[in-house]
Amino acid sequence: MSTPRFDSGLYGQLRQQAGSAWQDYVAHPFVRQLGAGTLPAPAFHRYLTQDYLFLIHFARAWALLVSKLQTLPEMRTATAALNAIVNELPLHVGYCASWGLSESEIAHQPEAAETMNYTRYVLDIGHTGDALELLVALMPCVAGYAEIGLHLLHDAATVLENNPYASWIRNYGDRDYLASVQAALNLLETVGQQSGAESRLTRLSTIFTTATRLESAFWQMGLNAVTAGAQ
Ligand SMILES: Cc1ncc(CN)c(N)n1
Repeated sequence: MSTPRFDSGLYGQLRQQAGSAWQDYVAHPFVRQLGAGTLPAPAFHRYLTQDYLFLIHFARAWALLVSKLQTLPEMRTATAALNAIVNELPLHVGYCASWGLSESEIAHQPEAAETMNYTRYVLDIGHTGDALELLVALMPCVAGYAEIGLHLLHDAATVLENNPYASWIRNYGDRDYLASVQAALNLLETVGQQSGAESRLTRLSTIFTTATRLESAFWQMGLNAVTAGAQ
């Protein structure tokens, strides 16, 4: 499988229009410290436990998208993306088990404002908008992590040996994950053409950039746990 292209088509346009918000997300200090293996453990802990809750809401959002699509091939692709989200969860459960946290404990933790803000924003777009708007709101999550995973895997500054976050990095640069991202990018092109994306770029760009900013806030939530713990 070839590596997904992040700079072409409708996705490439939205990514470019996100401007500095995109770089703030994919090159966030949390990401750089993760790659170097220097991220403080409480930051990763906070991020990963909240991400478990995040993924459950995002699986719901993909399910909502399935209900809005027109054709069986499109529904199959969105169902595969939903499954890819659910298949991320064992990574989280495995890390949490190594910290002595059970799945039930992470499932019942209070939800952070950053988790609520992001997931409910996307679900709200899904309930008020059409399939294209919802898919655009979902794309920074899906494709952004592939871009981050690939970058970390090939960046000279990344340390994989003895890096406690190596399995996280490998997970998002993995072939299966990248194949599901390519399928989601193709779905965006198809739905975009069907739904007149070119004449709706201003609104679509606002949605994409808002979701991108909410991604950055999610990383920042992890880093904030370190300063909160130090007080
Ligand atoms: C916050 C967030 N964004 C994206 C992903 C990758 N699906 C994730 N696990 N968490």
